Amino acid sequence: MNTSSTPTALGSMQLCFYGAGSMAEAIVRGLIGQGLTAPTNIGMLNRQNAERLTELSERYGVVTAGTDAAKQDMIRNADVIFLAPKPKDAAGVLEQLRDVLSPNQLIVSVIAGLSIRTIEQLLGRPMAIVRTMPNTSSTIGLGATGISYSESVTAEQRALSEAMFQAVGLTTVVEEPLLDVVTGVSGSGPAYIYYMMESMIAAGVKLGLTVDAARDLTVQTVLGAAEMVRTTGEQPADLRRKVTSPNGTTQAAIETLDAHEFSTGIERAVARAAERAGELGADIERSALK
Ligand SMILES: NC(=O)C1=CN([C@@H]2O[C@H](COP(=O)(O)OP(=O)(O)OC[C@H]3O[C@@H](n4cnc5c(N)ncnc54)[C@H](O)[C@@H]3O)[C@@H](O)[C@H]2O)C=CC1
Ligand SMILES: O=C(O)[C@@H]1CCC=N1
Repeated sequence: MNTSSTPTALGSMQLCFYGAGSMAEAIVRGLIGQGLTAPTNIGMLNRQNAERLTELSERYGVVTAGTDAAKQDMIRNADVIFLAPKPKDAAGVLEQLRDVLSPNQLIVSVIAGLSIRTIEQLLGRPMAIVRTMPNTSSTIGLGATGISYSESVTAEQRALSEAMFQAVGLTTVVEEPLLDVVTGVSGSGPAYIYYMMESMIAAGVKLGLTVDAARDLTVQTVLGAAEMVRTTGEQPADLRRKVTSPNGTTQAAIETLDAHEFSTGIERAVARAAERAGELGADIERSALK
């Protein structure tokens, strides 16, 4: 299959989201919004939150499964199963799936830290597994997703997976151990930017701006800065220098950030998130070996 035929192939497939939280919703909203598949091809299930499933069904027109029998049918009939529970629930979910899955189904995991090897251990056999690390910006088609494959994923399944995640943003295929680094940079990354925005808005308000003005100016500044890096192709450091007049306001601000070890803080945050992904994976692996 070539990439151009993939959306058509996807359009005839049944997708099942096992776990119906923020990340599952972000991907579903992106897939439907980008017209990659019809809502009726998408099934979603969770552990027990019927209200959440009703909300998703009303909002997107997706099919939901509440009873155990309906869940089993949805899983059995799916061509692609997205694993989207929290890491702490992953071992239980995979144990439930172990006797329900068939060899021709494609598994797509978004679970932080969970390795392909551990998924196969918990399922009791090798399968076609796509391990990914997306982010919530997939909701608006601006996601950034790292992807790795188990050995048995075919070229056709790779093209399909990449088309799904490209529909909701950009993708990069990496060696599996690097997915933890992707988690530190772009999986958790939106939260760092939101955190910075929270502080910029709060500071603006503290110094006299209205909340609306502080918010609008901050949002446009972040948007403009990201777009400048993307469209000019210039390095962030060069663009930063162009804002920073000698002895001016920006220099004073950057010196203040340096005094608070801004770069070190960000570097350590990314490294710690990557390390935490490894810890989450090791916890699940321990459950697998029990
Ligand atoms: N939120 C984010 O920005 C990102 C999250 N991820 C990964 O996505 C996964 C989900 O994260 P969120 O959507 O944020 O979590 P969430 O808590 O919003 O959603 C988890 C979902 O899994 C369901 N679930 C848990 N145990 C279950 C079971 N036994 N059977 C059926 N459903 C079950 C819950 O009911 C809930 O719908 C995590 O593994 C996380 O590492 C990956 C990239 C980004
Ligand atoms: O915080 C977490 O563990 C998940 C994985 C990446 C973003 N959110």
